[in-house]
Amino acid sequence: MAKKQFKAESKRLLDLMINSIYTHKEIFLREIISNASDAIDKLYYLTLSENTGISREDFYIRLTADSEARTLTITDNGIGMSKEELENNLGTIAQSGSLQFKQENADKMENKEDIDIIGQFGVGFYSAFMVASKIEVLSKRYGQDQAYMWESTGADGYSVTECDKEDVGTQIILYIKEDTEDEKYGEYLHEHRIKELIKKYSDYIRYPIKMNVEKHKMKEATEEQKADKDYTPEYETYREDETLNSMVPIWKKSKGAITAEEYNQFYKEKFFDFEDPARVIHTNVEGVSTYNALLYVPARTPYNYYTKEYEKGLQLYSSGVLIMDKCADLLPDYFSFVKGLVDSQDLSLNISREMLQHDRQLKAIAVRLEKKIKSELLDMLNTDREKYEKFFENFGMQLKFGAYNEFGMHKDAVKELLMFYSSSEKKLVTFSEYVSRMKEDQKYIYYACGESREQLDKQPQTEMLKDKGYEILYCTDEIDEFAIKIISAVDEKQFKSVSSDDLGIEETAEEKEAMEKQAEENKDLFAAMKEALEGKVSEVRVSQRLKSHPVCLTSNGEISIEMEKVLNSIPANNDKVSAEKVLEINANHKVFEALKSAFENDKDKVKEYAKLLYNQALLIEGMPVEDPIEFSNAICSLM
Ligand SMILES: Nc1ncnc2c1ncn2[C@@H]1O[C@H](COP(=O)(O)OP(=O)(O)OP(=O)(O)O)[C@@H](O)[C@H]1O
Repeated sequence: MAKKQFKAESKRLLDLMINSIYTHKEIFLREIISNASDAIDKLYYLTLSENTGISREDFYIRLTADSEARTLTITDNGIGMSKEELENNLGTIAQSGSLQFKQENADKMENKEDIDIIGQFGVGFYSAFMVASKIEVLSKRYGQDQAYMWESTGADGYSVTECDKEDVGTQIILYIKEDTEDEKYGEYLHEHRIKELIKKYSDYIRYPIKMNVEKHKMKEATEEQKADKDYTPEYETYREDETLNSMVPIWKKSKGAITAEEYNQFYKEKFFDFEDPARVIHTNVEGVSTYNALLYVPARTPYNYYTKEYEKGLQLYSSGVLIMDKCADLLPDYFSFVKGLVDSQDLSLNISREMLQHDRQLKAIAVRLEKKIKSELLDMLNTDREKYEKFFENFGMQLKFGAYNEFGMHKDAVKELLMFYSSSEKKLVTFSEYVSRMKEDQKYIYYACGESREQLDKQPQTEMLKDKGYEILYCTDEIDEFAIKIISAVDEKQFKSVSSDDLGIEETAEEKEAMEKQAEENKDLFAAMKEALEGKVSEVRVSQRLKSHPVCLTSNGEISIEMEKVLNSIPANNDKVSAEKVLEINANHKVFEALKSAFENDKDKVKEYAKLLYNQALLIEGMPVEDPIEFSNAICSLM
């Protein structure tokens, strides 16, 4: 059976092409400029093999806006189009002369770094109909004498006629649509808007994009005016050619050819920071996925960093043309502070160039970038401690959230990067540093949670551990304990809160016996105290961890006192949680003697003492006492 070809309703198709593919009308300029760059690349390619008498410096793209005639003209001195090419390329939807060129010359174009053909789908040109009611394309093909004009108002079709054009190349005249209520098409005739679009999308097109723009300068003063002290300088307007694009993508240069100053300058201009970055990461990767990436770690926290407004992501370029301004998929959340860009020719763009077709390549790039960022941060940690600590002050919280989020899925990726303040070193330390210093008999990595380092320094629960020479990590951010709990162990050493029931301290047989004896002897006293506290604590017991302080609160079970504070402070959380609190008494303290004698002589006193001690312990924990008036009266009556 003979196969039949699909037919296409070309008018409908063109309409779809123009009105359904793109989300932003402004990209039409990116498409027309990219075509001009491709056309120049093609002629440049020819000059490499035959003597055309043209050198690379001769090439340019020129923009001219005429507000009165409402035309925007884009001229290039590239290869141009013959009559047949105008018909084939601009008369056939999805016919890409550029793709064909690339395929035909694929072998010879390898290693030609200064040629980078952008077009591939054969549709970009028609995007100009989003903003133009009529388009004229005047073109003279290199090596031909006759020029032709292609003309169309869109869906109605097109015509190709002979025309006069002196120079080789193409001139595209867009007749910009009249403004409507919703769309101010006239903006595409304004110099500043055109400049903005070139900077945004086409800044790295490697040929100059020129425009004759209006400028102002101070008029030179006459001798007479100079002598006049009331003279105010006058300004005059003049016009001058300006190259609107930067042309050279700094990230495509070899690393050795870029100075630190250039890297920093680029960062500040591109990512609107006034401080130099803390770290520059420039990487050119070839292989399964080929890409260049230029990444920066800011030296300070952006003002909106820890808010919902902050948007993570890297700029994504394909052949130097901007595809996405903030590609979020390129960065994991815990590295969301990284700014920068990725440029790759290997991306499968979708037809609008606003998105990617497959995220497989993107994922592969993201995985490699993550590894790279981590190794650079570790390098900073190992070679420039001071800088790393500053970095950690800025973004450490994000890394800690990274360890905790998604049920700890990424904890292994970030745990080496985390730092906590150490009770003994009096500075930020890493987990591995802690582990390397652990005492021989030390079972756990100890941590203490509280409001501030100063408060934790004095925390009663830490006394015994410090006495034994154990180091304690201070957790002062709300996220800290959650992150530590989810990491659970480092080098097989588990974490232990200084307030948890079993501290894992080896006791001698005598110590053990003495503790058990005391517990047994004072069983009734503790039961009476527990009763007096009416369910506020699950247990009253002799403390193993106190030395000079009379009491402290600790907890049994998964929820610590610090976690109770954090969870209950979340505004939307209606299910209040409660830690299983334990009141610990220092059996070697005078207060304990007082308790014992009260228990023998005056049972009501025990009730009062129990409440007093419980409230004291609450205050030490940084928690409010439940009834401040009762508490203060109790102290007064005691005095
Ligand atoms: N300024 C120009 N000079 C020479 N040829 C051009 C010019 N503009 C367009 N063309 C030709 O017209 C073809 C179609 O252009 P169009 O922008 O529709 O698609 P493309 O650039 O090939 O692909 P894409 O849709 O990916 O941009 C191009 O491939 C090229 O051959």
